[in-house]
Amino acid sequence: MKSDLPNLLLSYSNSENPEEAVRDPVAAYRLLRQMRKDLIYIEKRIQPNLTQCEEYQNELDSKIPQLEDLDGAASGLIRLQEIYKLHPEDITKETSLNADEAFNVGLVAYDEDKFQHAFLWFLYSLDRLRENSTTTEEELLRFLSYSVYHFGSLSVAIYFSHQLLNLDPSNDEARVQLNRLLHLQSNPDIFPLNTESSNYEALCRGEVDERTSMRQRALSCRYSTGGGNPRLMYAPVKEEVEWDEPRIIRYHDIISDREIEILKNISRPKMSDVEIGGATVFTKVGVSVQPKKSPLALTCIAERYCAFVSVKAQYKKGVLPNLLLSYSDSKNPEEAVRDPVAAYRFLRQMRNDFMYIVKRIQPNLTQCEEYQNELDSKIPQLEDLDGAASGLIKLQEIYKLHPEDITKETSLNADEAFNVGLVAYDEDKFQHAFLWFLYSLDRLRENSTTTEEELLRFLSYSVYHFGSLSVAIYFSHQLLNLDPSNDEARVQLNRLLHLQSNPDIFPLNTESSNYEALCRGEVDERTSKRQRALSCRYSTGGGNPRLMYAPVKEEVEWDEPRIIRYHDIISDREMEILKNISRPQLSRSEVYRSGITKPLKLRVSQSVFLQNNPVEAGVSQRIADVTGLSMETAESLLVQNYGVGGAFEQHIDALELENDRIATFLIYMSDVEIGGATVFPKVGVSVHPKKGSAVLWYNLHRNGEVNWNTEHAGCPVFVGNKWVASTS
Ligand SMILES: O=C(O)CCC(=O)C(=O)O
Ligand SMILES: [Fe+2]
Repeated sequence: MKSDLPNLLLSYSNSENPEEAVRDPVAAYRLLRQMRKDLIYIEKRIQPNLTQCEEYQNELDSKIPQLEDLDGAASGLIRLQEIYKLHPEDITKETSLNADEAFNVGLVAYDEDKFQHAFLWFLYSLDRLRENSTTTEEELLRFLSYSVYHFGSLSVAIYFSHQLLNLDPSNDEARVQLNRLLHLQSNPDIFPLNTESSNYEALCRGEVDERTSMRQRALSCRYSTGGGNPRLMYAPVKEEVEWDEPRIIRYHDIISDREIEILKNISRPKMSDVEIGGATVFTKVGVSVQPKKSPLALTCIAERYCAFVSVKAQYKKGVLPNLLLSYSDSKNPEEAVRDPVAAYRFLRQMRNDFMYIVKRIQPNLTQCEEYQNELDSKIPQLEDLDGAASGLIKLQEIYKLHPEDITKETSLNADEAFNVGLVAYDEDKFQHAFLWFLYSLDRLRENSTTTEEELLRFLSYSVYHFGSLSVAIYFSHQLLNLDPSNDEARVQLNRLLHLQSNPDIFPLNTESSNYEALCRGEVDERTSKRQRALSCRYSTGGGNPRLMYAPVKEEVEWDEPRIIRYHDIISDREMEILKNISRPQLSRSEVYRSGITKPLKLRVSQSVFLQNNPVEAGVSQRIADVTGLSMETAESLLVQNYGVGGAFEQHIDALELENDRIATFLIYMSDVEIGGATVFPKVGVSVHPKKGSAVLWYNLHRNGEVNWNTEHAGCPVFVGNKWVASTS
């Protein structure tokens, strides 16, 4: 993520639920802002020549969230603050804003004559002013002075005017303003302060409620059968009188959770109503009924914002379907691509969206060429897509999964499945290819680009390759039935029929390595008998003073080679810091092979060597204390991240060089939902990641020879994300 288009990609996610993505109002605002910035960025980059690209630019323009949308979101924020009496600090608890964002919110409040709120946002912005802020201290001081003047605090306005003049004594406008304020001060003019708030707002805050205990007592609560309605006789409804005049009755549990979900799902695409704060308010009598479910369901934060949501709903149906919908405020790209199918779809979608934009705004290749090249370099490449498909297939092989199993969380459509099949076919994985083609056939729809002919052809080819001639013939027949004029199909069918009369047996590759079986959890030599001999104890590292008062829990995972697990060796905080430091520096991991290191297919992960970092130093010290090994010859800490499908195939850590890696200390910095075990195929042991724990083994025998039994592998991550830190 070092490119200069960092946020566009990061802010993408596969969230299908727009409500989730804009759950909190600050996040919604940020999201809009970010979206606008990103789209404008793209537009600027690819549209050099206005005359050439004008019509395309107009088209894109119509899709970029307008400034009004942004201001609408800001306005929604301010409205929430008013109603719920929130300071900027309160409302930004979940998502904080930077100085520029806060300044903009302040300006919107200022424009709406909400000077107290404007003032608070300007202050908030001032606190967050940084080197790289576009907002200047001068601007802020000026607006602070103006806004506080408007709500009548002259002395504070004078204070900020003074500050502004101190900052820039040559600022004539500031001088004039200061003199005006000083003049006003000597002629006391009282500005009314608008502190009253409506009954409606107070009710929303829950400040007033006329239901005194006395009156409440008169109200009743009972089980009702709807006056003997047979459908309610066996399931009476709990009925509560919330108010007597007008009569407001609350029915409890009137609708099941399942029904609620269904209704929401049906309604979501058609929603137009605004819901603020989620409370239904009866202003006249002074009663507020708080909904029992999600008292603060901030579905829409402003009418403008709601308008935007409905615009998004239109996009869903229309021209730019997924680009906007797939945006979300997810800060954690790992979360977004948790499951392998989602990861694949995500990449595919991203590519499609980009391609769409590129096609639409780049009419004249000669004019826009260089810009197009620039954009091209940012679009996920076909190789990336195929890589993701290849990862899917690898997972299927190792975990023995059918397409149906692997698409339980996220299903693929016919075209997507066909592409995965083609990748499998290219890799000579014909059984998997066959299964994907079948899956695709099942999902063929009117609007699929993949055709039934193509699928039948590939079904026949792939099944032929793994030796099932009769099935290949069956599909060839089908193809010919569909299109009797297809000569290629006729030739193929004849070839197959000929082969059938000369039985040729094709070997079926069904064997899998011990490594794969271990990853699946099929074998583990740790029988209960052998396990009993293994031990668990608290260790002080042989009397190390640093461990005397905080001994380490040590568990022997295997005896020969000795594999020891240490529990709670690193704190959550330390792990977070290590991950955060590493994240921006990660790059594709490499493998050492005869003198050089290079990226190889056998190791699919990202990593970085951390050095000269206080957390890393502390962790290294702890490793030394626990193992009793000197860290002087050790390598710096290698932080490694495996995404879905990421793995490290069998290898030994020893390099067979001088000063070889005596031991490996492997710290697990995450739990992995499914997959991701460290397995030792020679001895049949698998060790599961447990966040905060570490394992230690010796790569060398005492005599310095390599212990080949320490050969090990990191199994592919199936669901989740795996972080480890290791040192050898
Ligand atoms: O990730 C794992 O489980 C194993 C890592 C490993 O073998 C290594 O980094 O050398
Ligand atoms: Fe290793």
